[in-house]
Amino acid sequence: MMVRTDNRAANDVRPVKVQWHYLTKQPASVLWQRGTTKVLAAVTEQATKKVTLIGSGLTQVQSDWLQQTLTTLLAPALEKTGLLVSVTVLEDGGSLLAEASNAVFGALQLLPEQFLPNRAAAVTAILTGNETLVDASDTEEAVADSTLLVVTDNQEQILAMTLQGATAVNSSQLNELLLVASQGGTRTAEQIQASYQQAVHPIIQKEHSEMPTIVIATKNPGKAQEFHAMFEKEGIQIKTLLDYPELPEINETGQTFEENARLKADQIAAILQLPVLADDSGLMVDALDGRPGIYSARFAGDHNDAGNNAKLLYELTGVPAEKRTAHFHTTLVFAKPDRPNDDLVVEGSVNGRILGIPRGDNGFGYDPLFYVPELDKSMAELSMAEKNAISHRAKAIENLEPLWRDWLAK
Ligand SMILES: O=c1[nH]c(=O)c2ncn([C@@H]3O[C@H](COP(=O)(O)OP(=O)(O)OP(=O)(O)O)[C@@H](O)[C@H]3O)c2[nH]1
Ligand SMILES: [Mg+2]
Repeated sequence: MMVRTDNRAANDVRPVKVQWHYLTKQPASVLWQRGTTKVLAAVTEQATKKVTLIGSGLTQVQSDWLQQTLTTLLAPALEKTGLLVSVTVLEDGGSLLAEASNAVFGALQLLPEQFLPNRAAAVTAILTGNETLVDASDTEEAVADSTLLVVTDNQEQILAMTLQGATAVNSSQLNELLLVASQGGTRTAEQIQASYQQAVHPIIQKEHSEMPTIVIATKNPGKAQEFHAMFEKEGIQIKTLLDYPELPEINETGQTFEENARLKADQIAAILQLPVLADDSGLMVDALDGRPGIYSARFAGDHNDAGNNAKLLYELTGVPAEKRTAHFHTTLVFAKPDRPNDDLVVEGSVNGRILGIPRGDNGFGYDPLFYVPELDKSMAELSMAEKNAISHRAKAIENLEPLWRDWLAK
């Protein structure tokens, strides 16, 4: 039995590496790598109702077959619009046509419309001597008697194929090639989906705990605890910046809650390449014309809760109870790395009054001074569950709840 160049079993495919949205200014692009074959594919929609394939790079992809396959596979979608597909071969390490096809399928998956009817994936199987090997490397390809290229879906159904070679193939050899290739194609489709979910839609990725995960761009442990409690009852696990200590500080240079929340969400989403939710919040006191507002965290000193509370009390000296009205505000911004101009923004607020002396030990920030008339308690006298039922953050999450799943799936 022939030893494969990388010691794989005859029916093993090599891992793939996909860099989704590799080009920043193209709507859909991937850098696809399997073995040493590297192909860059970019796809855009065009007005004419056909597929136009532009090949370039070190080795030209023999593109007639691919052109025809794409046109057939995409026929229903092409009723609406055409596609301009550019394929650049950066390095040919074997199975070039299969990998060029995979690069294109990957890029198509990034377009908002569902162009591909099935989860298409391409793979080669070669016949060499009396052996059938899937996903041939260039050295294996060089000794192939026949090469079968198939495009399958994730159900091992064959969507397209082409057979090439100098030697005749009998029907049992062809069956063997088809079987091995269709299994390899399905495996490749799974590899593509795994990479896609991890990189593009990690929120639906199941972690070890089997729970979907959301990253919240906050370093505030008080907020982090509240988000944990509120999302965990929905079966969603929370990570915060406290889980990523290596990330840079994001400067809150915005003039509004929304601007600051966008800064946090967009920048962290771009770095982590994950969907990220950010919270920018603060206390707005009517007698102080809405101050401290966006400066709540740095009213007296940066994140000095005791100092901030002391300054608040000082500034409200002599202001009678009925004029000490205030509200907490939260703006939440949800950002996706692949759609930087499509942030989801929601808000929430809760009304109250600033007390003359602090009450309670729970919560954080200004909670001991924020009196909630309906409950006749300060925020810091509420349990976490009670605060999470009425707070500005809870209201904002309530407003987010009916929107985010559809937005994320877009
Ligand atoms: O008593 C409070 N109960 C709350 O429920 C609450 N929510 C916000 N605040 C205040 O407003 C600042 C936010 O500023 P902020 O949105 O920039 O957050 P932050 O800097 O603390 O963390 P981060 O999320 O930016 O990492 C916080 O520090 C607090 O002073 C609260 N005070
Ligand atoms: Mg902050």
